[in-house]
Amino acid sequence: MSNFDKHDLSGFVGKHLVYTYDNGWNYEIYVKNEQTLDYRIHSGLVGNRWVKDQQAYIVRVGESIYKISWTEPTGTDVSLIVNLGDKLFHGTIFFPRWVMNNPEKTVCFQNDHIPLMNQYRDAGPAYPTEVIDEFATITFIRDCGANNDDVIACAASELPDNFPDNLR
Ligand SMILES: C=Cc1ccc(O)c(OC)c1
Repeated sequence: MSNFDKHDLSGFVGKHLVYTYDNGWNYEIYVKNEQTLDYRIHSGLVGNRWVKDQQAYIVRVGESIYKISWTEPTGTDVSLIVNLGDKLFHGTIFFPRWVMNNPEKTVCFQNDHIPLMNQYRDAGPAYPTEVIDEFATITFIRDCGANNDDVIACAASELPDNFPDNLR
């Protein structure tokens, strides 16, 4: 059927990417291992939010095309297509209504506030969900190896001076 091994994620694990959605939102992701990602949000509805060790389903759907899907403690659902060969990216985000109403509640280092995020999720309102369906352009990509905790280690507002200005 296909000419690649769909179980081989070695061309994806360790990748660190910065990308900008067509709506202007700037995001950064690190594929930590075959089921884990770290990310930080530079700008957009929830700019300065950052997350480590989010568990996700990561699959290979083409020679250099990967799909990442997960559900967050906030109840936000995300599914991303990362097409490394064409430097093309597409994200679908399903925001619960309470996040659209009060996005600032989610702007934090989420790992320090998991029970609170679950409380917000359970309080809702969840519906109607807001679907954000956007292409993005990958502006930076490098390899950092697996399980590197130094890649995403602070909020976008606290980046070190040596972080490239064009990626902020
Ligand atoms: C809601 C989280 C979220 C949404 C879109 C993204 O591209 C993302 O990448 C790490 C995370």
